[in-house]
Amino acid sequence: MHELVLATSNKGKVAELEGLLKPLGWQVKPQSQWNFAEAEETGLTFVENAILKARHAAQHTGLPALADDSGLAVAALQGAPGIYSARYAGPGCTDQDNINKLLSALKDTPEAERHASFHCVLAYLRHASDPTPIICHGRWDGIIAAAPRGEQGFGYDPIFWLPDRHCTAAQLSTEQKQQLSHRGKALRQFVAQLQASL
Ligand SMILES: O=c1nc[nH]c2c1ncn2[C@H]1C[C@H](O)[C@@H](COP(=O)(O)OP(=O)(O)OP(=O)(O)O)O1
Ligand SMILES: [Mg+2]
Repeated sequence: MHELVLATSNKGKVAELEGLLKPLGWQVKPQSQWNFAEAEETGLTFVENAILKARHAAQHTGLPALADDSGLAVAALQGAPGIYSARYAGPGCTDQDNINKLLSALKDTPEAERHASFHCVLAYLRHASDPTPIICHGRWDGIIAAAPRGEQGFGYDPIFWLPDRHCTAAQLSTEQKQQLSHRGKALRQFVAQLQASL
């Protein structure tokens, strides 16, 4: 059976990552079970930050580690907030603060120019000095809504409008989001690659 640490402090991510990995019989442990400080996200790409977070957790736990660095790229803002999505509204900000800041940045942007994409990069290190990590990238396209809708999910989900579903990501069930999302796509690639490498 695989044992791994989920190198994230985000409860929404933990729920989504566990939802796919636990049914495979894998023993997944959130890093909150240990008492170490979060990794500093000093990279300039999702890939770099995902590796930094996974390496940090592998160092502190001695276990294989899976990290997720993710965010929202808004075309009208030249890809912002991107890797800065979690800290968009400043240090210690909430999801609601980030949503408010993004909606005000786009207040004069018409619907036709509100395209955005979620990105999720997963990095898996078998140990802290693993020279060949597994890296997977999933993408999900949508539109930034004019106002929040829905209660499910986390982060920017209430303003991520899915034109072909006529709802936001926060109005999807957990299973529907897993099927469509950047994280679901990256996770399915990861499971396939890890199983192929065993
Ligand atoms: O499915 C998603 N639905 C809505 N929002 C999302 C999603 N996926 C990422 N996001 C947003 C949340 C956060 O603003 C940023 C991730 O930032 P990111 O640094 O990777 O995660 P984090 O700081 O929350 O936890 P941690 O670094 O411990 O994994 O993108
Ligand atoms: Mg973070």
